[in-house]
Amino acid sequence: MKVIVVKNYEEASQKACEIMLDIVKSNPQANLGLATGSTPVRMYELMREDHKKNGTSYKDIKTFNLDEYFGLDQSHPQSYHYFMCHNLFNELDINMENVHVPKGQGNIDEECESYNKLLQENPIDIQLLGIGSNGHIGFNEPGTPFDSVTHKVDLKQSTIEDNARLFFDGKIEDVPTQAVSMGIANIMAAKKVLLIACGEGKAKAVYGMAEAPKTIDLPASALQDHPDCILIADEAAASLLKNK
Ligand SMILES: N[C@@H]1[C@@H](O)[C@H](O)[C@@H](COP(=O)(O)O)O[C@@H]1O
Repeated sequence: MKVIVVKNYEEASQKACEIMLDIVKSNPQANLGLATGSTPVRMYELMREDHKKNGTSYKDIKTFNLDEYFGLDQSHPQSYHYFMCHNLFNELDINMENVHVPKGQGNIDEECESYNKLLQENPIDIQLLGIGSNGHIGFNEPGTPFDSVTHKVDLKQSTIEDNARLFFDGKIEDVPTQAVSMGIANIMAAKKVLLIACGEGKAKAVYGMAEAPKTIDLPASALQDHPDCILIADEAAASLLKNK
């Protein structure tokens, strides 16, 4: 795992944006694995600014999101589909037919199966990740087997609380208790993985991911076995690391 420690959120977002743009420019037909949460918001803004200023094109890019809340329609303002349109897609020249976010409604078993098939047919060139304070990636909570593929998830109370604080206007009762998520094996299959972690709330998870023994109790530690994984952490998130 390559660890890049930067000063703050802004620097982390700029570095991550650089890496994403390198992929998009070197392969205009790249498959991007994308993430939600508060962490990538500034990086997405920088990608939108670059598109506007420099015309970097996404017309042949395909995107595959990690996860979606179960029970929210795509048009719900807290759905991850809505988040992606609002934070990125609406201002790019991307073809919306090339945009894939798992569906959180309908027959979930069928949806999981077809999403796995889609991922098999479209190998991901770079998978962007944030990290939960409990070490989750996507919505793969502690205890998720490393060989898991797209599946339905029961969210941990701590994840519901984290997401209520940042989204859903603080209303914990509005946060869905289940989600659909790519599995850890799907994430590990990406050619390159880029994880951004910022803030002291992530320091324990970052230490567990990068330096503690690998365990399913800290899902991101699976990435220790990935051949091309980059961790960008700000000083606060990297504060417990021994090897910086
Ligand atoms: N499913 C998402 C994850 O993909 C994200 O990485 C995590 C951290 O979110 P944040 O970046 O807001 O700390 O939150 C959610 O649980």
